[in-house]
Amino acid sequence: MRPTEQLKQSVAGDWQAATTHAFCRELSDGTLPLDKMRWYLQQDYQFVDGFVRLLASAIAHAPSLADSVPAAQFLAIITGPENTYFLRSLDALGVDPTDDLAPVTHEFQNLMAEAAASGRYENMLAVLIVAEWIYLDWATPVNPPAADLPFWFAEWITLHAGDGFEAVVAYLRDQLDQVWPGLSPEAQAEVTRLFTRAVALERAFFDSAYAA
Ligand SMILES: Cc1ncc(CN)c(N)n1
Repeated sequence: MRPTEQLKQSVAGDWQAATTHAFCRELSDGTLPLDKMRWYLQQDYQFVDGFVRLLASAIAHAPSLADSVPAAQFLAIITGPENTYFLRSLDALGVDPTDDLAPVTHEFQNLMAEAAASGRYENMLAVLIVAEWIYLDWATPVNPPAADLPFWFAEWITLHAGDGFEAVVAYLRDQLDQVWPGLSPEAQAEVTRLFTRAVALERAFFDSAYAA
């Protein structure tokens, strides 16, 4: 079995809870209360700050230019269309930008910073894979979104589903699957710890948004 599949199966409970979360279900059917979406966007835009730094670190640590190109192209999507999505959604929903981090956002920022500061490519990949694969898993069954969904719901789905995004997740998984056999047992344990923690935080992030 692929190492990344094994990692996913080792956290099946949290994975299932995150990808079938009421937050995601209500977002896709258009019934999610807007205050929950406002909380989510406000906090997630700050998550994206740490995510961009982590992705840039992974680009810097990729073993070759060829290994880095898909990540660099994905970085352009995050800082381009996804950033614009946030700015338009925050504006349309009347959300004030803030520096206030909810506890779960703070914990996620710390995890991403820890993975980046480790200087270890596999640790960076572990957190990046979780962040994108969980979103691919929840968004794919609800893509394409209903035609009458407001853009702040519909585009959050289309940004995380479809051929291009599937290729991003496949690439990230391939990168980790390739380096995994060459890792020491200690390094594999560290990847597993970061992967496990990231999945728990993805679940907690949806829990916090839904509780808002
Ligand atoms: C918390 C979280 N995790 C993942 C993603 C996927 N881009 C996100 N926007 N926010």
